[in-house]
Amino acid sequence: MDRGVKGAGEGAAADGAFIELDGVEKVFDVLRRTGFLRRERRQVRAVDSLSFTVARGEMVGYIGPNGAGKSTTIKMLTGILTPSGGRLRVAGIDPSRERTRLAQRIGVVFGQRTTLWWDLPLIDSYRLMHRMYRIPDARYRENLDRCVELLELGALLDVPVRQLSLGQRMRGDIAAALLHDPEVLYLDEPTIGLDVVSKAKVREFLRDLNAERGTTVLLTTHDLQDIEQLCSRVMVIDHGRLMYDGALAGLHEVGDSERTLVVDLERELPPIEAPPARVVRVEGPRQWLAFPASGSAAPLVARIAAEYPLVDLSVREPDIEAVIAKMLRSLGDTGDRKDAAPRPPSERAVS
Ligand SMILES: Nc1ncnc2c1ncn2[C@@H]1O[C@H](COP(=O)(O)OP(=O)(O)OP(=O)(O)O)[C@@H](O)[C@H]1O
Repeated sequence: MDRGVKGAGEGAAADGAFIELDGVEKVFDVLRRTGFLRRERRQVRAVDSLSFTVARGEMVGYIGPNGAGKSTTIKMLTGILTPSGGRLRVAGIDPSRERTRLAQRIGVVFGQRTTLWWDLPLIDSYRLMHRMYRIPDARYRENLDRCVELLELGALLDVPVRQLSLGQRMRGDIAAALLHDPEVLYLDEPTIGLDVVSKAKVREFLRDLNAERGTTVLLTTHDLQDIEQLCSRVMVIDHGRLMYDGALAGLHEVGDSERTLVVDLERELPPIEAPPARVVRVEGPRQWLAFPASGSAAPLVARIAAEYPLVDLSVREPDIEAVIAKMLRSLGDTGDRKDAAPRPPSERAVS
């Protein structure tokens, strides 16, 4: 485990580790145009001495600011990219050396891209995967039926993928990643752009999958509720290094982040007094109270309900970027990564 990693070790299990990274590095050589015919070669260290283990059956959130190295890690875990250094194993397999063998055991969902055939009806993509992965017929039918039922895909099977809504397409992609019974599922932004109902469906499905089949899940997301509802462990990466490894509550503590309780009272009243919560905004009978995100909202709600004429209330979570930025600041890092910006077209990878 990295030196200086806050919360290191919580939730990690070295015994029976299913995913293992030991001092993994990925350095990209990049050519940057500096004049009409001039090119300057520079190196981008996307992943830097990264070490962690994930036990079989764990569901782990993998988060960090833009350009932190999350996608590069996932690409190395699938064998798409070869590490520049260190040791990496998934199910005992070196992904970049045995990518085809590993493909039988992993599933990948990229929220921003589809692995489905755009012009074909959904069911035809599944039939092609049946052949590509050489899934035994009975197993294919069983997995397809299960996914169709739980992800509510029945009415969509004959619809060309290009005609599906984002939420429908995402559910279609998740099913596609699971037809061959992978032991580990990498999910990159699986709820991005989905409405509240679709998000809830996807999360419920993933929870059941993990509970019933023991599928190991590594989840990259910008939605804190994905982590909150699915992962008992979260890893934060920045500048390619592991900065935090532990429970979400611990992450809130390190970053000192706050949730907001929005309270509707029967009438306009002076600011509510309920320390440690503090009123940060008042608009007529509505008041906003900030309180530590690491604690439970229940005692605060009970107290306000007992002492004030309450009509309605809701709790708002801090957004994930704010939590990460606060945590990194508390570790003396601004989280402001200079090479995090999208690469300009004049730069091109040469390895
Ligand atoms: N093929 C490549 N060639 C050169 N540099 C790359 C390449 N892929 C990624 N990088 C650089 O490596 C760093 C990490 O990128 P990566 O895509 O892994 O970040 P990320 O955490 O997934 O970010 P985001 O949340 O924005 O998707 C960035 O500085 C990025 O510009």
